[in-house]
Amino acid sequence: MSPSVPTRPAADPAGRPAVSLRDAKLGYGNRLLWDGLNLDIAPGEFLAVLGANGSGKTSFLKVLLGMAPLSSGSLTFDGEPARRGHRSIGYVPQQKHFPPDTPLRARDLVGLGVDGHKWGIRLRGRAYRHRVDELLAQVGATQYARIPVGMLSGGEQQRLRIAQALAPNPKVLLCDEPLLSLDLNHQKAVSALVGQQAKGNGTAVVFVTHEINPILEHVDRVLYLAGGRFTVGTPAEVMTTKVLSRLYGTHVEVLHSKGRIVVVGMPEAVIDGHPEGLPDGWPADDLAEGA
Ligand SMILES: Nc1ncnc2c1ncn2[C@@H]1O[C@H](COP(=O)(O)OP(=O)(O)OP(=O)(O)O)[C@@H](O)[C@H]1O
Repeated sequence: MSPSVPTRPAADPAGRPAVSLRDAKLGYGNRLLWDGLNLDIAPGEFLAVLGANGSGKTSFLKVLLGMAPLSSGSLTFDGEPARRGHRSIGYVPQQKHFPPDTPLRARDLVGLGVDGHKWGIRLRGRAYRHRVDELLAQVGATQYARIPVGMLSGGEQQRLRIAQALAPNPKVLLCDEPLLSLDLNHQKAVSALVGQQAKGNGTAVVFVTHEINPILEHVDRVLYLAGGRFTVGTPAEVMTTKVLSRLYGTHVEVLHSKGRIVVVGMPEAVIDGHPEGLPDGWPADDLAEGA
């Protein structure tokens, strides 16, 4: 629950963690995002990563993806040192639209998750087609399976990315705000699907989100980032006025109403995220002034 106390997995405490961070620190220049993070994520555990804009949620995923090195400390997957391009890691990136002329149909995109790691000519038999159909059905995309992806709405494209990430049945699934641009029904469906992937298939899920409510029933633990600090625990432990006020260093109110959680009164300095001053190496003058 605090930076100095090692946190333990909520599920399968006897087994080897899917992801393990030890004394991990991440900072950019004079900007500290987190330090002293000891975190084991168990197979089948669903971890939500919450925090204001700029608190370091995406950076946390980038570290897990091997795209950003830790400033110090260590990271292992299934006991092995982290490396980029791990096939056992699935990733749903923050949403970007496909260009309208992208030469892929919806089912081709999902199919890349099934056999995209293979080189050369692919022999796509019945098993391949069956798996693609199954994934399309799971995210409610069967109806638009043959439409080019660039002609689909943001939410429709997002559902395909989720199907693609689930295709190899990853040991670890990293999701960067996957519910953005989904309507309420699809938020629920996709959350349930990811929850089922965790509980049914033993996938460790790391789910970055601004909004805990759509996933609340599936979440085992929360990693809450704020102003260079963090706290970890179950939603009931973390999402309280006392804990978040201590984390933010000022009074914030956590309201619970009809099964929903609302955090009110986060300080602007944390929402904005940036400390006074420029990062190392940047000139103090406005670059545009001399132009
Ligand atoms: N490569 C980098 N070099 C320097 N600073 C960076 C780099 N990447 C991220 N940052 C800084 O780290 C902070 C955290 O960024 P990050 O994208 O992780 O935040 P976030 O919590 O995901 O925010 P949001 O909710 O807005 O998506 C940002 O303020 C950003 O300026």
